[in-house]
Amino acid sequence: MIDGEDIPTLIEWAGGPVAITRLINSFYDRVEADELLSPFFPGGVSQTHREHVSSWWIEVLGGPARYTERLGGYEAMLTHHRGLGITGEQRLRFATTMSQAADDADLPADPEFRAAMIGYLEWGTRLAMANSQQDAQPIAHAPVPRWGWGVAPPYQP
Ligand code: HEM
Repeated sequence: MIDGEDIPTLIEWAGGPVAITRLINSFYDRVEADELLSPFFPGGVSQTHREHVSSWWIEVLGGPARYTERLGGYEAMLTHHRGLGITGEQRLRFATTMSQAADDADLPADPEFRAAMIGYLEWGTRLAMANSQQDAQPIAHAPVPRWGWGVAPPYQP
């Protein structure tokens, strides 16, 4: 729960870390078969990559800060995106593929949860795209974001 309030965190609502791991695996299974995204991962998406990105998402959605504490935090994530030259078309495919993967992985389909998740996805993919350009001058240091429900937490009469 979020401190002092009767509102679950996004990770609690999603079904915990195991649900996010399922989401990320479903996502990268699709990425491996995608003509716009698979070239980023020659030879397939490794187990290590899947685990690292799962840790990132678990932290962002309100779970343990494993990516910050053990995997290099924001700075490591930034390094991995530098120079990738992500195009607008690839960004959009990444975002829509993640939305499809949320269905594959049976994540909660209520409008509030999906809006919060897609909000983070839209923010994160736009930053990743900007930071991946050759002339990018990204913010060098920042915390791993902690995302919330935004304007529409679950409706609890
Ligand atoms: C919400 C958006 C995104 C998040 C949360 C995210 C997260 C991450 C993280 C945490 C890593 C580092 C993994 C590690 O520590 O080993 C990573 C690497 C990577 N990301 Fe993203 N990413 C996002 C968007 C994108 C997009 C839009 C693309 C391409 C279309 C992309 C392509 C990659 C690639 C190719 C790597 C691996 C680079 C390498 O190993 O050298 N990411 N991502």
